[in-house]
Amino acid sequence: MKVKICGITTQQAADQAIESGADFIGFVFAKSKRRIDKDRAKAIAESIPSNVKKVGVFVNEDVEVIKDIAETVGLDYVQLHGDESPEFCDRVGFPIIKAFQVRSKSDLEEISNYNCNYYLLDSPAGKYRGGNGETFDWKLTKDLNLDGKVILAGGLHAENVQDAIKEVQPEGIDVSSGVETDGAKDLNKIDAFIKEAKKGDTDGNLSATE
Ligand SMILES: O=C(O)c1ccccc1NCC(=O)[C@H](O)[C@H](O)COP(=O)(O)O
Repeated sequence: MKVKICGITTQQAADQAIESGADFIGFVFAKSKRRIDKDRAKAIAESIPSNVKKVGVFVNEDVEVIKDIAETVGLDYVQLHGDESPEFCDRVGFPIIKAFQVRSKSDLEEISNYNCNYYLLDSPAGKYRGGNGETFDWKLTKDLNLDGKVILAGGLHAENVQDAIKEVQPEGIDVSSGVETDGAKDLNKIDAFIKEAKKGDTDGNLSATE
């Protein structure tokens, strides 16, 4: 099971995620309490080994801004969390993780219009367009056939992640709030979450694919 730890803003949290076996580390460049600037992200990114993929999260951002940040930080993936069209995704020029907010089956209909590397299924927006710590109805993903490209997100934590994996059978899982205490990344929770998510893996040490 691939694991993405999102909303990293400190070197300590990045180091813990790497040590515990994260496959993706996410930096939020959108409006968020976890927003990081590109220079700080670049400094952290320089310490991330190449088998751990660096993801930048954006919401309805200008394509030139995305490209500039992606090049400066050395991002491996651009995660689009807003209302970006399939054509917009094609113009970014970096591997894409497109996020979809799942309220009902009909929210999943547009997915087939997108050609991206991963499809991140998340909860409907709260205060921000992501990172709100809420789950959605995992049963809605039944019959979704996305060729092993689903990343499940939204309200996951060490206590519910195995149930989520059993229900959705995603390629990867993503967490932010569930590895925080009082709004800051909690190193023990990062470690516990990754261990729990990878429990039972036979390929838990394989790195993320392009
Ligand atoms: O994390 C944020 O603050 C955020 C803000 C705006 C857009 C996207 C954001 N996060 C994207 C992620 O990949 C989160 O990890 C994902 O939404 C799950 O978050 P959580 O429910 O807190 O685990």
